[in-house]
Amino acid sequence: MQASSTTAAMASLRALPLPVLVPLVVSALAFLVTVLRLVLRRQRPVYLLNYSCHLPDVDRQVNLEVCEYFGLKCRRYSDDIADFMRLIYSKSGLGQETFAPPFIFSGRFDKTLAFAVQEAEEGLFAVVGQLLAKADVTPADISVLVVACSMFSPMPSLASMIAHRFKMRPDVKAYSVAGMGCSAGTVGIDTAARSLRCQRRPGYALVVVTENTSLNWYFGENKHMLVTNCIFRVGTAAALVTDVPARRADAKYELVRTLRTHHGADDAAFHAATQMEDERGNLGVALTKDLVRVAGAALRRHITALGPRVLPVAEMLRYAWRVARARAAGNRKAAAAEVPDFQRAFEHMCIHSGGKAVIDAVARLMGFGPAVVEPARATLHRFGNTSSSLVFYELAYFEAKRRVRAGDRLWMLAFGTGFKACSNVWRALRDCGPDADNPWNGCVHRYPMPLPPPSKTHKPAA
Ligand SMILES: CC(C)(COP(=O)(O)OP(=O)(O)OC[C@H]1O[C@@H](n2cnc3c(N)ncnc32)[C@H](O)[C@@H]1OP(=O)(O)O)[C@@H](O)C(=O)NCCC(=O)NCCSC(=O)CC(=O)O
Repeated sequence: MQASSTTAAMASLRALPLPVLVPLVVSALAFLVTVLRLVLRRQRPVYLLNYSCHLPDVDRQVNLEVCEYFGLKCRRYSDDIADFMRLIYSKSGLGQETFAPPFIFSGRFDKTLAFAVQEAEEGLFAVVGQLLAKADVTPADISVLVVACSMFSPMPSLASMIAHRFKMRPDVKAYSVAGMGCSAGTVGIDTAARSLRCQRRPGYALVVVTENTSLNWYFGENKHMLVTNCIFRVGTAAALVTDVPARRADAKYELVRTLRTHHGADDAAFHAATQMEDERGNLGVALTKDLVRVAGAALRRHITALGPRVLPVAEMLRYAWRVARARAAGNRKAAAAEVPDFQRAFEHMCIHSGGKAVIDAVARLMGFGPAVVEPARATLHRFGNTSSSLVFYELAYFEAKRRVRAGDRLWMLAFGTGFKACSNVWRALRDCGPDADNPWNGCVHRYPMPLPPPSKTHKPAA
């Protein structure tokens, strides 16, 4: 019966005139090839199984008094310089409970490799141990290891230190990334997801991000380099991402997309934050006053690429209408200043909290109110600028406040020296409250804090 109907169909096809038959067959083949390509190209979803943030011991806490004591005892700073650092500290938006590296408390006032290694080991080993235990993953499960630290790149690498400590398997693909600045956490997630997708079998990738200020602690008089001493603090985070389909049920978030934009072709962007020696040979990291403007320009170009991929069509249309209206009124400046409302794309935003003026600039440019930047300000206050791990401390803030609901969309946005902007977009797979190791446990009730006064140095453009 079936054979006869197939024969009949073939016969009626053959009966078709050639000008009809050829396009029909070509269209059918094209359709089949397209479907096949889509099926073959379909990427396995990547999940954030879980993550941990380091909470150093309370004896590593630093407040203005500890800073003043250190500054006095080390006898390397003049009174004027001490006053400048006091001023920056008071305006920075940092609280009195951030964490400093071990050498600050050693009484030796020398930055040595041994102290830098101690600082790295304390953070890295603590978070990786915590995370593996709570995610029920063994070191033998991990096929990709990405470790990022901007200012410290020892040999053997930080990735090797982790592989050695946790006895990782010999075929683990390990990457140690340095010099990438504060965007290395979001870059690390992007790298891990791409590496997993290149593997034939689903697996686990461990991303560990930290900063290490020990060897870059600055003992000179260059103000740009002194600002770094005042705002950078100790912090480390580890995240487990996986494309194992069976772990979807345990995972907290699904990675929806990543986007990286590099603005290093521009001179000002490239020089905005640099590791350097001053004229007396003192090593440190200089943060120019231009950095905040550079971050704003980078953000504008970044969201131009991100917007069409994440915003609902209605918001894109509303944005196009506002721009067209401003242009029609002859107001090109207003048209250029228009930005789509990203609150229509995301329920939660982990915005890079690299400094009070950086948060202010992002809020201004994006039209975000105090509630949107509250987690960024709280993270800066409680932990300081911990560099690449900041966005995970912010994620932990949302969970500590029990704000994450299944289906919520979350945006991690980070800037990094170079100059780069990087986004990770996540979707919550379940309601997420605080884990037992959430770094905000015990202090989250004190936030949000009253708003700090706006920056005078970085005034909004007239
Ligand atoms: C430093 C601040 C806390 C200061 O606060 P305010 O701006 O409110 O204070 P203010 O305007 O009164 O300025 C106080 C004094 O500091 C000076 N001042 C401000 N910024 C300076 C800088 N970058 N270098 C040298 N001096 C600076 C001002 O001239 C002024 O000095 P005087 O009184 O003598 O005129 C803020 O400007 C800020 O958050 N800046 C951004 C910090 C930053 O660059 N973060 C990104 C880190 S890098 C990063 O996150 C990415 C990465 O690493 O990859």
